[in-house]
Amino acid sequence: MTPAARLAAAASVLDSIAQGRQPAEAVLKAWGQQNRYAGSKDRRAVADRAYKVLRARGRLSWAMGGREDGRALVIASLSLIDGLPLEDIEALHSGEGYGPRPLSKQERSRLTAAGEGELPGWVASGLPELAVEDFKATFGERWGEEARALMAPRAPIDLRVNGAVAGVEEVEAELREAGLTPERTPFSAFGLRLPSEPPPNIQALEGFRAGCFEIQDEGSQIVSWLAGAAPGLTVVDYCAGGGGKTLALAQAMAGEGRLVACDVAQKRLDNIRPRLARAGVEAELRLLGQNGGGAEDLNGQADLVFVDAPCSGSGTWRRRPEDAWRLTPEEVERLHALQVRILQQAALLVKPGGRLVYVTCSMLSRENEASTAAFEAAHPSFRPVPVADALASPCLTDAARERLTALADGHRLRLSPAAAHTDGFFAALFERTE
Ligand SMILES: C[S@@+](CC[C@H](N)C(=O)[O-])C[C@H]1O[C@@H](n2cnc3c(N)ncnc32)[C@H](O)[C@@H]1O
Repeated sequence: MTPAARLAAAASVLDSIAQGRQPAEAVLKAWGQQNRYAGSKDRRAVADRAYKVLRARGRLSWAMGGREDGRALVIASLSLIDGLPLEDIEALHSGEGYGPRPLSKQERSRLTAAGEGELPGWVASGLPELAVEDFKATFGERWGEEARALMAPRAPIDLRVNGAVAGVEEVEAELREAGLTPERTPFSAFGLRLPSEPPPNIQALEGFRAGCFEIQDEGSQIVSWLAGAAPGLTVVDYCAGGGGKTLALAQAMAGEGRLVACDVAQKRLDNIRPRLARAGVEAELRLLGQNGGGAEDLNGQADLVFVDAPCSGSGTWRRRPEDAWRLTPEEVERLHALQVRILQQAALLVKPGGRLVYVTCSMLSRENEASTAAFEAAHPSFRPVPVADALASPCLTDAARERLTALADGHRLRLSPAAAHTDGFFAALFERTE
């Protein structure tokens, strides 16, 4: 493909991403399958362009007078990100072959004006507008730094070593043998970090197939370790989803105790089964109704109920920047109401003296502090547990104990790319007193 044809392809992929709900990665994969003439370098170039645009979408759209179509965004990216002069952009838009049609007069004048004048703060931050006030209120002067780190490219790939099957050193050696360059994560004692470039083919490694490790962001590992799962306890993973945290909770329990993984989606529960088998751990799988039905026999029984609530996923925008542009204020409100309802249902399962842990991978206060505050106001029998009192897990490093104490706000903890080099996570800890 010519460089121009790659640009036209990227524009059309961006339109497909904007029109659907599928992850950008899936749209790009489907594009590659439907366009067999595209070689690996072409696919790479199209993907690079699409991600470049998605990470800077607000700024690019702003420069093009609010246009959001793939063509306009790609044109703006050539100027504002690649720094190409107008003549070069015109040359790439000759309309010949499979390249994009020539620039219109309006597009030309937009490009000439692009980069002039001061950008509004939200545009410069890279965040979608709906998140900006929230970030300012949460992070104060640091909001811009938090925003840029959240939208920055090349998030590393973290692995959690399954201590029941392999040692961290052993996995580290296997990865090195495969030509990869793992580093220890600072806070999770079982974490290894790989650079995202070149993309490592983790699933092809023998150690992955043998259940020695899983892909799991260090932030996700930290909130799992913080929850306090331990051998012999009854632990309920109330929103188990794909089971990423179920497996970490199982690891903390070291095969002793009762672990129940619940979800309202049977398909998701089905996906957990092979992961449990690979990791060599057991858990009961429970399908719940939307109103919490199906777990009545567990009422007042659990030492720990872990609620990894459905959320906007805004803490993972550095990995899935397309999600940032799909979120609406209405969706955030819907999620907030759902989170409060789920917390209320899950709380019924906690036994007196047991713990309730609320987690999201969201950066938005409406899904974090506001959801837990609503729960707290209605449940005086749940006492907030300071994060500093919950750091004893042997799966956390001493560096974690120090850093998490500093980052905690009483019983609440926020992790973020800027503050902890993890995806964005929120956790709040409670203990049932009566
Ligand atoms: C953030 S995801 C969980 C991710 C998972 N814990 C992991 O680490 O891979 C939230 C999950 O909550 C589930 N869910 C949605 N509504 C629910 C409800 N009312 N009760 C329990 N789970 C619910 C969703 O099906 C989804 O799988």
